[in-house]
Amino acid sequence: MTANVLELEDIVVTHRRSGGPAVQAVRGVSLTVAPGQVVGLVGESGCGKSSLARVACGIHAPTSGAVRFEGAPLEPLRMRQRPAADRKLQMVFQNPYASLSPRRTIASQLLDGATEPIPREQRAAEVARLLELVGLDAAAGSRYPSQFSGGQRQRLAIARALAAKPSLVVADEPVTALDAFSSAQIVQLLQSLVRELGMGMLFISHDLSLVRAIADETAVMYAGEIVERGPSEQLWERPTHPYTKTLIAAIPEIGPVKKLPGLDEDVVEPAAAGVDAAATNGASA
Ligand SMILES: Nc1ncnc2c1ncn2[C@@H]1O[C@H](COP(=O)(O)OP(=O)(O)OP(=O)(O)O)[C@@H](O)[C@H]1O
Repeated sequence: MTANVLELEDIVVTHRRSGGPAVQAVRGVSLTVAPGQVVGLVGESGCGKSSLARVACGIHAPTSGAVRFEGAPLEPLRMRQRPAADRKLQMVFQNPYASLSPRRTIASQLLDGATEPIPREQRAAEVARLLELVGLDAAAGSRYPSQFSGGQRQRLAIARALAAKPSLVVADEPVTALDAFSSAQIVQLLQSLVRELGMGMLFISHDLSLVRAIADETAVMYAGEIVERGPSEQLWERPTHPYTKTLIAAIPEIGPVKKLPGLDEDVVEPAAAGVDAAATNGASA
């Protein structure tokens, strides 16, 4: 029995386009996620993150290499066809609509992913429990996905994933479609769920500052390879690979949060080299 909930060993993914050249999107990546651990995978668009995520979730088979979930080989199968044990691996995507049917109420679809049958008389309580876990009111159960904001829909998609009582969540750009405030809330929510429920998480994003905020360990991907991996703070403070240094240097500097006189809300002070401070303060007053 392994201590890791996910093990990716020497994964290669080659996409073959008909008529075009083959693209090697992932070139020999090895990665592990332990229970209760958030591993962040960061890299720019096109570096192979989603190709790796699809393999890690068992949506696609790798061209070569091994994927083990809870110590056993993960067979690439559609979620519905998977044995209950493999449904403990859940995914959260950029577009929450992908996992929510627009034609069904939230209550009628939230339990679709449950790995054990839930008696009819317990279903309402289970729906309420899941909604509460993601910070939504039980009344949300009678509404349809279109009646929620983007951030709330992502909460619902997370609640739906939690119905399976997952031991691993693969979150592929889960906040990319959201505004900065909703993104921060969802990241906080995912972090607290990991702590509370003890599941592992592979958190994939092009945004290193987001990954730093949530991940215990960060892996940096460049051109299909992991070029650096380590505890997030250490990687942030003392990056060793030139590409990691470039990623960090590209992040706009944000100054300390301070209170403006006469305003109740915290205001983030733009760094001297960044945004025009006068314009920003004027806009918030
Ligand atoms: N189905 C496919 N067929 C052919 N090439 C593909 C396919 N999917 C991805 N690719 C190519 O593989 C490379 C990696 O793509 P991938 O989507 O994995 O990267 P990414 O880091 O997730 O980028 P993004 O954040 O933009 O989605 C790219 O060159 C892409 O064009």
